[in-house]
Amino acid sequence: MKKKLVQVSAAIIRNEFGQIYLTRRLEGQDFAQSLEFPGGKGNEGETPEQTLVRELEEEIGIQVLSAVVFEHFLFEYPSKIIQFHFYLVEEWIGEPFGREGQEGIWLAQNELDASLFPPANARLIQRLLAESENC
Ligand SMILES: Nc1nc2c([nH]c(=O)n2[C@H]2C[C@H](O)[C@@H](COP(=O)(O)OP(=O)(O)OP(=O)(O)O)O2)c(=O)[nH]1
Ligand SMILES: [Mg+2]
Repeated sequence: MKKKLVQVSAAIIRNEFGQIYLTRRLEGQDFAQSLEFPGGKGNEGETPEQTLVRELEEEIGIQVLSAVVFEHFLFEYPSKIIQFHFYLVEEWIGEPFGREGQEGIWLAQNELDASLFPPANARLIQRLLAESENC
């Protein structure tokens, strides 16, 4: 059977101290307990950027003021293919918190650890680690 193609937008939310805001996926979700960049699936008719803005409001209660494309890529999971749209968000209104009861943490960019994230994130985290060495 042909795998479903799912659109997902997610954010690298970075503050002035070079820390990134991450959430922990909830029990009952796929990749439960993994860390993730906040975000989620697109709805019919949304652009990836509209999805990002909606998901960040729903999941962590912030209003995005600017989002810059960081990377788009496809990743194949056993049951689906995800088209990821990752954005760098450095301007927003509000203090992020897990609105759906999920844990939220600020982590220094150079302390990211790919083993704590779903497999799709590995290359992206490598890039963030490499770029943190230049800071
Ligand atoms: N948000 C997010 N999802 C990720 C990351 N890495 C990764 O493999 N994923 C996967 C997990 C899910 O299969 C999919 C994202 O869907 P989601 O569960 O966040 O979707 P959603 O917020 O719309 O939630 P739901 O309504 O389906 O419960 O992408 C990541 O860094 N952030
Ligand atoms: Mg989500």
